[in-house]
Amino acid sequence: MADFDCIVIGGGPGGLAAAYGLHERGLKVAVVEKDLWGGTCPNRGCDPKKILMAAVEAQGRSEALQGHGLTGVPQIDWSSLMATKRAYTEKIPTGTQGGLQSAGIANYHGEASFEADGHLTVGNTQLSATNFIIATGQAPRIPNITGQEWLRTSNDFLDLDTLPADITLMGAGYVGIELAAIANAAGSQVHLIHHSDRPLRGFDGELVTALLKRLMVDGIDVQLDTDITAVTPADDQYQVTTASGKTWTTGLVFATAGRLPVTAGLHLERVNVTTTAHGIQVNDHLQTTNPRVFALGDVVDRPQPKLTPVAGFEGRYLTQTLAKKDQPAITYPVIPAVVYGKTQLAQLGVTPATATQQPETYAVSDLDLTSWYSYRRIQDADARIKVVTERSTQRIVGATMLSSEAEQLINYLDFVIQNQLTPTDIDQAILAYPTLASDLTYFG
Ligand SMILES: Cc1cc2nc3c(=O)[nH]c(=O)nc-3n(C[C@H](O)[C@H](O)[C@H](O)COP(=O)(O)OP(=O)(O)OC[C@H]3O[C@@H](n4cnc5c(N)ncnc54)[C@H](O)[C@@H]3O)c2cc1C
Ligand SMILES: NC(=O)c1ccc[n+]([C@@H]2O[C@H](COP(=O)([O-])OP(=O)(O)OC[C@H]3O[C@@H](n4cnc5c(N)ncnc54)[C@H](O)[C@@H]3O)[C@@H](O)[C@H]2O)c1
Repeated sequence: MADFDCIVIGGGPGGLAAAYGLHERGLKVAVVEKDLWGGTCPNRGCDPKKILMAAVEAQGRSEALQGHGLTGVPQIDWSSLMATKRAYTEKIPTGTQGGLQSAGIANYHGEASFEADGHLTVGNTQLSATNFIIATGQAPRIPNITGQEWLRTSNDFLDLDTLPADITLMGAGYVGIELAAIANAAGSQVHLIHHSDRPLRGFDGELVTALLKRLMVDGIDVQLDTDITAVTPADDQYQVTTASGKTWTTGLVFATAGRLPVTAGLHLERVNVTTTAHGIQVNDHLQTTNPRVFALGDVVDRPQPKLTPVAGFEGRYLTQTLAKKDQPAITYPVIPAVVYGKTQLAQLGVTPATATQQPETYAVSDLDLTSWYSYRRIQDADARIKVVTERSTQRIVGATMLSSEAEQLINYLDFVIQNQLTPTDIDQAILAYPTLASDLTYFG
C-alpha cells in the first residue's frame, strides 16, 4: 500500500493549492480526482463563464456608446464563442495532471472513499497517509419538483452546442444571474425565476434591485416570489408550471437554485468525520471531527463565500498548518464578491446594512458615479457605489458597487482596505491618469 504524509481528495483550486504547498515544503503528497483535473473553476465554473462573459461585456460596452460615437451593436455567434471556450477548457485536465506529474506529486484518477481502518480506496488501489485533506467541492442542487429529471445545470449551460431561443433559469443567485446575462446577450429570451422576493441576500438590497431592473431593461423576464412546481416535456421543448398555475413553453430549464457539498461516496462516517447540511464541519484550524482529517474549499460548512480565492487561501493555510505545528487559527482577509455581467455587482468588507446599524462607528456615502469622468467616458448609466468608512480612523472598510467597471474597482479597494490606506497614503503614489485607480482618493 502506497503511504503518504498527506493525501488530498479533490483536484480543484483548493486541493491543488494545498498539494503544491505541502510538496514544496518537502512532504510526500498525493492528489485524488474522480472527474476533471482542475475542478469546477477552470472546467465548468469561473473561467469558462468569464470567456463567454468577454463577448457579453464587449456587447454591453458597445450598447452604451450607441449615439456616442458607435453605431451597430455586435451580435454573439454562439458556436464560435463556445469553440473559443472549449479551446481553453479542453486543455485544462491534461495540463493540470501534467503539472502534478512534472512536479513529482503522486496523482490518482478515481473516486476516493475511506475504509473503516482509516486508509483510502481509489478503484483497486489502497492508499494510506498521516493526514488527509478533503477538498471535494460542491455540485449543482436539483430541486425536488415534478419533472426534476428534465432539469439541466450550469455544467450543461457552459457546454451547449446551440443556445435555445428561449430558456428558463430556476434560481436568481450568482449562477442564475450570470447565465441569464450570457443567454440574454446571445439572443435568447430568458426567464429568470426566483422563489423569494430577495435574490442575492448577501448583497446590498438597493443595488440588487438596481441590478434586477437593468436585467429587465435588457429584456430578461425576471419573476420574483415565483415557485416552479413542474417541468414537463412538450414536443421538443418543455412546459414550465408555477405554483400560481402560470405556464409557459421554453427550450431548456436550468436548475440554478444553489449547490450542495460533495460528500456522498467518501464514507466519512467510517472515519468519524461529521457533516451538516452545509458541508463538512471543521474547527478554526480547518480540522474535522477526526484530528487527522482536514477539509477546505466549497465542501466546508463555514460562513465565508464559496469562491475560488477562498479555497486557495485555505489551501495555503493548511500548507502551513500541516508542515508546522502550533499554527494560529485561520483568519480571513476581506473577501471580494462579484456577480458578473454587462453591469457587475461587487461587494467587499463592511456592508452598508451593517454600517447603518452602527452609526456611531461607521459612515456610509452613497455616490452616483454616472457623472464621474471614468463612467461618463463609457456612458455607464448604472454606476453607483456605497462606501463605508470607519469614523474613528476615516479609513474605508467596505464598499458595494454596481457598474461595468466594478470587477476592477473592487480589487483596488481590496488593496486599500487590506493595507489600511488613507487618501493621504494613496496620494504618495503617482497613478496613471485618467483611470479607475486615479479615482481612489475621491472615495474618502
Ligand atoms: C458556474 C459557476 C461559476 C463560478 N464562478 C466563479 C467566479 O467567477 N469566481 C469565483 O471565485 N468562484 C466562482 N465559482 C465557484 C468556484 O468554482 C468554486 O468556489 C471553486 O471551484 C471551489 O474550489 P474547490 O477546490 O473547493 O472545489 P472544486 O473546484 O469543486 O473541486 C473539487 C474537486 O473534487 C473532486 N471530487 C469530488 N469528490 C471526489 C472524490 N470522492 N474523490 C476524488 N475526487 C473528488 C471533484 O470532481 C472536483 O474536481 C463558480 C462556480 C460555478 C458553478
Ligand atoms: N461570480 C462568482 O464569484 C460566482 C459565480 C457563480 C457561483 N459562485 C459561487 O457558487 C455558489 C453557488 O451559486 P448558486 O447561484 O448556485 O447559488 P446561490 O446560493 O448563490 O443562489 C441560488 C439561489 O436560488 C434560490 N433558490 C433555491 N431554491 C429555489 C427554487 N426552488 N426556485 C427558485 N429559486 C430557488 C436560493 O434562494 C438562492 O438565492 C455561490 O454562492 C458562489 O459562492 C460564484
